[in-house]
Amino acid sequence: MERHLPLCLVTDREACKGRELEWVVRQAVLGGVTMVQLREKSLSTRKFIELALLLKGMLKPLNVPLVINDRVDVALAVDADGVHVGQSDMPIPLLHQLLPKGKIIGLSAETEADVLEANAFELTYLAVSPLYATASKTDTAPPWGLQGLAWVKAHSKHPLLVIGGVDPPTATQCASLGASGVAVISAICSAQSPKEAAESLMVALDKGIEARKLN
Ligand SMILES: Cc1ncc(COP(=O)(O)OP(=O)(O)O)c(N)n1
Ligand SMILES: Cc1ncsc1CCOP(=O)(O)O
Ligand SMILES: [Mg+2]
Repeated sequence: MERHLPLCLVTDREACKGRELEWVVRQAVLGGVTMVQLREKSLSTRKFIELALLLKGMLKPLNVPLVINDRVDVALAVDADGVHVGQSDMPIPLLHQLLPKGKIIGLSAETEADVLEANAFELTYLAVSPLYATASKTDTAPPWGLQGLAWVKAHSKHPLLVIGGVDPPTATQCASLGASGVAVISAICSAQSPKEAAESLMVALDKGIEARKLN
């Protein structure tokens, strides 16, 4: 279950500060990103598919899985490695019907009820969303905070991926509370060096894992 964690880059072309998304993704992977989620909210279906194929062509040889946000049809069209859905997207039981076996399935949990309901599903990971309020996505539920994350850890059977305002110190705290990994937009897409930013996040996660072992 943990094979595609712990550091997920969620793409956002606007956050890339004028640099090509393809360059940012490549740098991030060189820095240690272990999974990429293509998140596009305004591209046409055709352009979305073209971009997904471009990223797949880059990521496949590097053994880094590509997950598509929201769009099961796009994921199927490009034979992506999986899909991430939220509480208003395709229901998980339908996703299982539509996707071939073995694909990554990620689900966002925004409330305690979402977390408990998700225990009935087979998921690759449950996203704790958002940990903190973030300018990268403003239509979120109230943030979980670290106490909320601890609650989710105690009540969920799934590996947890934490998203929303995550930077290296926060990544350490998340890992030390038992999260399996973190997902970020701005900490990598908007960094001067996406490669160094990814490296710092990986070091921070390792620190958190060590801290957890000592507890
Ligand atoms: C890893 C990860 N976690 C949470 C989300 C948010 O998903 P969702 O609630 O469906 O919101 P949108 O991203 O679709 O706006 C995510 N994409 N990735
Ligand atoms: C897609 C998404 N889902 C919940 S918060 C978020 C945005 C995370 O962006 P950042 O890492 O810049 O806070
Ligand atoms: Mg969604």
